[in-house]
Amino acid sequence: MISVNPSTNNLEKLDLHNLPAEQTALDIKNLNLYYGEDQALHDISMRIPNNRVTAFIGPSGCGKSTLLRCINRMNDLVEICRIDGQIDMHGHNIYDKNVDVAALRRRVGMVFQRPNPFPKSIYENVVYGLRLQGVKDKRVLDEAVETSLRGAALWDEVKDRLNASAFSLSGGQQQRVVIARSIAIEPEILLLDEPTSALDPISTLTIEELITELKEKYTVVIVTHNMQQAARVSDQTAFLYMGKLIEYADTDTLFTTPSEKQTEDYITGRYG
Ligand SMILES: Nc1ncnc2c1ncn2[C@@H]1O[C@H](COP(=O)(O)OP(=O)(O)OP(=O)(O)O)[C@@H](O)[C@H]1O
Repeated sequence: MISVNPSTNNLEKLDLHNLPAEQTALDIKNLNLYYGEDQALHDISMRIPNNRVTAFIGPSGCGKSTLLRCINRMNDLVEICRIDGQIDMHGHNIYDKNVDVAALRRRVGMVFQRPNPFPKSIYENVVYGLRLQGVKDKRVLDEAVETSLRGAALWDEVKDRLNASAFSLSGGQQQRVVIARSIAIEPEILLLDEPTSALDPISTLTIEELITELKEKYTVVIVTHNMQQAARVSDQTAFLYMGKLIEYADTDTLFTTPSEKQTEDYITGRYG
């Protein structure tokens, strides 16, 4: 039996299929994606609410990471990738020709499976994006370091060694440095692609608690192959299978009374 995140029980249940515009962070409309001749996503439509955690689950190769990478246009970097359909972020299609992709990626931060701090100090990792934006004022940078490290639940562990290399930290701490680096530039959306799969159980728990806190300020979308994790951290869950969105519901409903047979088979371990 999968137990569901108790923090979601206090949240108002949303009607995901009729989510009003003011509660919608992302409106994915009839999205199809092809890698060369192979279609990896089929006609995906869903609305992702503001300030909640949305999980994408499904068996390996079902398209979870591909869908996540559409949200900050990371798939633009894949030459053979072609997309039709659209994703509206607060009413504007991120695939419009005139969208500044670098600006989009500042609004949509991403954290990957393996912690990838830069070979720099903890401090310099966190201020990296701000320095790129031209921020030089030491007071502003110092403040951003403290706020971001606090936001990533790491401040108390590293405040006395901000000049140490980020590589001197444990894997779980490195992942939180990466999260601090992402939130330092104040994105609206955070994409997490299996953020704990390279971590030990204690670090995983710390990151999971952090994810629950992050939604107060950010819209969080997480890919996980771990159903228990989706149940623990997310407010709504999308189940994908072979590139199709099979079911999208609040996490409680999806894991206790799924409406699709394929979802039920997956969550009861019959395949995947
Ligand atoms: N860069 C790429 N070029 C070609 N095909 C790709 C590329 N990335 C993914 N694919 C294909 O797209 C499909 C979906 O892959 P994706 O990585 O999105 O799945 P996933 O559900 O995230 O899998 P996993 O849980 O194993 O990470 C797979 O068939 C995969 O082989």
